This record gives sequence, C-alpha cells and structure tokens, in this order.
Amino acid sequence: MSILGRNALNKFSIGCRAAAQLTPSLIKGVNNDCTREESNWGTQKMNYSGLGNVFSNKLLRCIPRFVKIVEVGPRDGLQNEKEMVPTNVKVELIKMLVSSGLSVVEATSFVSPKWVPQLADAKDVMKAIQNVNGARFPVLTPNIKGFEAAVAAGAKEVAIFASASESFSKSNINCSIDDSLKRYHNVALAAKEHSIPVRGYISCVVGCPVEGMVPPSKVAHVAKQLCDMGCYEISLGDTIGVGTPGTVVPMLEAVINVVPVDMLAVHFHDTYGQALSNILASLQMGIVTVDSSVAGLGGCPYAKGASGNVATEDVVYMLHGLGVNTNVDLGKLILAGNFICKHLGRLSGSKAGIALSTISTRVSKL
Ligand SMILES: CC(C)(COP(=O)([O-])OP(=O)([O-])OC[C@H]1O[C@@H](n2cnc3c(N)ncnc32)[C@H](O)[C@@H]1OP(=O)([O-])[O-])[C@@H](O)C(=O)NCCC(=O)NCCSC(=O)C[C@@](C)(O)CC(=O)[O-]
Repeated sequence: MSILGRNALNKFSIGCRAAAQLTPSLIKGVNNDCTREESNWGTQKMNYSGLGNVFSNKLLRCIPRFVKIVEVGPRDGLQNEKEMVPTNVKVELIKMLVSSGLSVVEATSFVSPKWVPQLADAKDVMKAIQNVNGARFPVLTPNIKGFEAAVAAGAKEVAIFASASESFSKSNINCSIDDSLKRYHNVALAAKEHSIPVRGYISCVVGCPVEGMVPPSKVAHVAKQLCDMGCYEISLGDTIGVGTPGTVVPMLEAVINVVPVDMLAVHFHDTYGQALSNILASLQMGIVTVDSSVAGLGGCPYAKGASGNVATEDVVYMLHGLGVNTNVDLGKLILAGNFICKHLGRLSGSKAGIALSTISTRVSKL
C-alpha cells in the first residue's frame, strides 16, 4: 500500500472511532408492521413456519416488505474493466437481468470515452435495448453534453453524480463540488423540460481515498442540493467500501434530517466485507432502495483500492431470507451473473451465486 493510501486509512480509522463514540444508539428502527408468511427464493417458495419468534423480534419488524433493487452491473460493474466487453455481451447481460425481474437496470454512461473507455459504446447499447420492456434503463450523464447525447440515444431517465469529497470530485469529474452542482443544475433543468426523471448520486459518503473520513454534514449538504434541484431519488455511495454500520448510521441520520428517507437509496462497495451489514442497518432506518451489481462486479476507475459493489445475488438472498419481496428470481439472476463471469473469465464475486451454482444443498432442505 502506498504512503498516501496508509495515511488515508489511518485518518479514516481515527474518524470512524470518533463517529462511533458520537452515536451510541446505532440502530434506530422505523416502526412498520411487517408480518409476512412466505417469500420467493429463486423459483421456490420458502416456508417460514417455525420462525415466529424471529418475526416478533423488534429489529426485524423494522424491515420493509418490499425493497427496490437498482442493478448497476452493466454500468458501475463494467466501467472499470480493462478489456473491452463487446456491446452484444453487455446487451445480453442487460436482457438477462431484466428477465430475472429487476425493474431498474443502469445501462451505461454518457461520459467522456477518454475518461471511461469501456463505456464508449453507450449509444449502441441504448439502441440495442430500445425495445426491451419491463425495466427502466437510467444512464449516467456528467454534463449537458452527456445529457443531450443520452436523450438522442433514447434514454428515458438519467443520473447525475456528485461527491461529498472535494478530492474525489476533482479526480472523478475534474471539477469542484460546487462547480459540479452548477453543472448538474443545468442538467436537471434540461431534464425537466424533457420530462426526464433524474437520479442523483453522491460518492464518498463515508470515506474518501485521499481525504479519509468524510463528515456526515458534507453528505447532507450535497444531498439537500440534489433534492432541491429535483432529483427523485438520491443514492448514497460508499465508493471505497470502508463504511460499517458505525459510520453509515450517523451519515444516514444526517441525510434523513434534510431529505425524506423514502427518496434515498444506498450504494455499497464491499471492499471490507461490510456491505450486507450496512444494507441491513439502512433498511432498519427506513431505506427501501438498494443499489447492487450482479456477481459483485465493479470498482471506480478514479477510486484506487475500491473493490466491487455488493453482489445483487447476495442482496436478494438476504432480502428473501428476511421475507422481503424483491420481484427478482434468484435462479435467473445467478444465470446472468454466471454469464458475465464466464465472459470475463473469472469467478463470481457473489457468495450466494457461487454457493447456489455449485453446492447441491438447497435452502429448502435446510
Ligand atoms: C465530466 C468529464 C466529461 C469532464 O472532463 P473534462 O476533461 O474536464 O471535460 P471538458 O469539458 O474539458 O472536455 C474534454 C473533452 O471531453 C469531451 N466531453 C465532455 N463531456 C463529455 C461527455 N459527456 N461525453 C463525451 N465527451 C465529453 C469534450 O467534448 C472534450 O473533447 P475533445 O475536445 O478533447 O475531443 C469527465 O471527467 C468524465 O467523463 N468523467 C466521468 C468519470 C466517470 O464516469 N466515473 C465513474 C462514474 S462515478 C462512480 O462510479 C461513482 C458511483 C456513481 O458509482 C457511486 C459510487 O460508487 O460512489
């Protein structure tokens, strides 16, 4: 690890300890009534008889009945791949993800091909999926140029991506946070004229590869700005996957103070293996939208050391285990993960995907 990386990690660990001390009551639930009887597991039905005690448990009563998953594999998952993935493979992946029941699949980005060469075929991808029904296909747009190209290619929904860290903003989109918000304001105005919904992202909501710990107040500030410019949803990204519930919960508390919780989504990278626990804590705080990437693909080209996103298969497995409806068929999702991993020539980053593909034991027999 470089000296810069070590310093950032040290700064981050010190900040984490401070945040945990500041927030002694980590997990406060939202009192929803969530009694449920059964849930889909892949193509099978799981019977929850005998788990009555679990459902009367105070913590699980906070979990929502339905969680919307925003699949970011074709964009966030592939953007960092060095070898070019052929357009037809990307398109087949998107179709398989849609056929698994995912209702939102982030398809690509209209960014500079010099910055992200892997997504230079954005226009072709959009053309090839124009007749695919059953899902929405948001695309990333960093500025008006990207927005106009996205609309011309048939995009019906766009996403803008800001950061809570100045250093990351500069390295990812080559401008300060304030300048990016000005740019995004123009994108949001143009989108309004076209009646195009805009999703907002915030990166580095817990930690930054250069600055270390990011204060929750900074995240809340950017979230409020994105909300005020008309984003219908704001996705909070732990870009380098350093968060734990001890840092994620205070960050969410700060954001929920300024933006309604039902407008928020969480987006966890799994660098330290904390993503599922962070998602569970987020659900307990009222979050009902989770971003994830099939087979755990991903990593940001401008965030050194960031590993893949949390795997969609693992998220779906956990949610179905909690009796939460996702409308996703886990079996079909695993096929999509296996398809792209075979193409990339590597093992899936999803533990559930590997287990269910290779181990004969089925959950129904447990
Ligand atoms: C924002 C810019 C364009 C600024 O890049 P810049 O170099 O400052 O832009 P510029 O305005 O000076 O223009 C330079 C060149 O780029 C072209 N250009 C300008 N805009 C576009 C465009 N939209 N599409 C295509 N081309 C474009 C422009 O036409 C010009 O071309 P040239 O005259 O040199 O031939 C660049 O920094 C960029 O594209 N950045 C994107 C980086 C990126 O996609 N990062 C990954 C996504 S964010 C992420 O992964 C985090 C997230 C969302 O997943 C959440 C999380 O995990 O935290």
